[in-house]
Amino acid sequence: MLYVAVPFLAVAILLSLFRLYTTWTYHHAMSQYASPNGTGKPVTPPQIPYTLPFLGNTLSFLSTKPGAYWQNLFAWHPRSTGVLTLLIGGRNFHILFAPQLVQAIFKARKPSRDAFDRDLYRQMFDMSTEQVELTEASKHMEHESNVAYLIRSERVNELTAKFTQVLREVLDRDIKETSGASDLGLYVWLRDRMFTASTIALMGEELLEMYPDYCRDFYVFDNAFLSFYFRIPNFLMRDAYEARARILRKLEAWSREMHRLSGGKPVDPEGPAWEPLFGSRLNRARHTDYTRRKLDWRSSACFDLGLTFAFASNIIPVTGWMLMHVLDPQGDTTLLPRVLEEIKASTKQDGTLNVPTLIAQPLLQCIWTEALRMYVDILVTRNLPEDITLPLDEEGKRQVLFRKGDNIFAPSWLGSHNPNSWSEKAPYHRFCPERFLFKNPETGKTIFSTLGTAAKLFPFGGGRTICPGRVFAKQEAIGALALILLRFEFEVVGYLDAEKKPTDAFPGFATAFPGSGGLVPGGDFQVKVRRRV
Ligand code: HEM
Repeated sequence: MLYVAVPFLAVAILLSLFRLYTTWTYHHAMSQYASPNGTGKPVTPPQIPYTLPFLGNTLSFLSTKPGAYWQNLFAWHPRSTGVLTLLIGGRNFHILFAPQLVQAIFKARKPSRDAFDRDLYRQMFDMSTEQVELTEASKHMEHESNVAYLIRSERVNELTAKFTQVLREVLDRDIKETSGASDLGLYVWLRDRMFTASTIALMGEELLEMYPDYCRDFYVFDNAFLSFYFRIPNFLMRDAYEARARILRKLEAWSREMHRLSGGKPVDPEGPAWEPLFGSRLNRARHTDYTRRKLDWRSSACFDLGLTFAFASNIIPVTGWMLMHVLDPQGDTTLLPRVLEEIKASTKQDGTLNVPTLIAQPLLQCIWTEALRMYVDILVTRNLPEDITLPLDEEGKRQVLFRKGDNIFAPSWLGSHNPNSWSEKAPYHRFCPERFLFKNPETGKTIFSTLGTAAKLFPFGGGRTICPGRVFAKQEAIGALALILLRFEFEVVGYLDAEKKPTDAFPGFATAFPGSGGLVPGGDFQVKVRRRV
């Protein structure tokens, strides 16, 4: 009996000693923060204690309840440190949350996302080392295409015009079968239609003809996106591995066929704004570059999946939340009429939307921004090519030193859900559709403003690699909301839980690892739909 117990006892004692050691180093690091003005020397971030070597804080960090890890951590660790370190998957990650630090890391020129991107190519897309190296050597081409075809305002407007045209057609096509339906799940209905319209606008109309189940497979992959990053093995998420394999196979077949039909290379991106085979200028530029970058068919498919991820993963859930809050029967019932008023004021005589007017409407902008605040959970990732010292407070009295090779995460959640950062009138855990609305004292007009929120509201990251799709994202989300509300009247029958069973509670979040991006609703609205007259 004793022989059996001894090894267990030895392991338990070793682990307890290890825990004592990491706890001691934590308190030692915390002593640097005791003096209000600092010691004059740069501080090191406190490493959160852990028991298991290598695994460190991994298991608790990978909680699938959004925000739960941070809530538990800050129940005992003071937020005032502004920075801390976690051991995740055998690597140390410094977590930045002091506003000064977050702003400083965005401004710093040298830190980059390259190391994270490398992991992304290897783990999430399973690309070969040779292809990853080719990708990295030619990354500037991607940046140039983004600048030319995603960031310039006339190009964004073209993309939005195509997206809204296709969405209008999609909605008009199924208006007959949707009208009168009383058992529609609002979010899933919206998701499938937005996916179709954005895939056609960005990637042409042949893809969904060749691969009608792309939406379904994509969301299985999307759901497990970070599990690939954290190397969760195949046997624990077979569906996601199978969906990824299927997506890459089908995208490869589609790409080969589009090249064949286009006579070997895509129509010049400087040509028409859109054409049926490859779609947008952006996609044609990307496909032209895949050849110049010597990427093979499979890697091209990985990049097409990456583009789908960019245009479908975050915006669609955020638009879903916007729509649910606007229609919420237990929310502010004046919201829908006020939203409709702004949409009607942005509609041209021929019934189409005046997008620049629409996206400048204060309440609509506010609802979009509040949905980003409440429902986007991203980890801005940076790796350090050299030692760097950054300020922890406004006066720079206290500084923090990071070492070459260190990994940094700036979680958007910690700013957007910080109980101390948002007013008592509009607490952080409530969706407040007027959070960013103010009265202009001179004109008396209501204006939308996010002034002063830069370091606590950064759903699109920041600095050199800030999301190049952010303007399109805003136009796409607000445009979709407007088109849907102009065409349909919804009567909310009730809320549904994750199992699609009726419930009294407004939908919460679906399970997701920290940093999963746009959080998907863990339930839905059951609605009756009628054509708006
Ligand atoms: C709600 C919608 C969206 C959110 C929350 C979002 C968020 C982000 C974030 C956090 C990053 C990394 C930023 C950083 O490292 O500082 C990023 C990068 C990127 N996003 Fe978005 N994004 C959205 C929509 C889009 C759309 C619609 C597109 C394009 C159609 C897009 C294209 C990209 C690209 C290409 C990058 C990589 C940029 C680079 O490597 O330099 N995103 N996005």
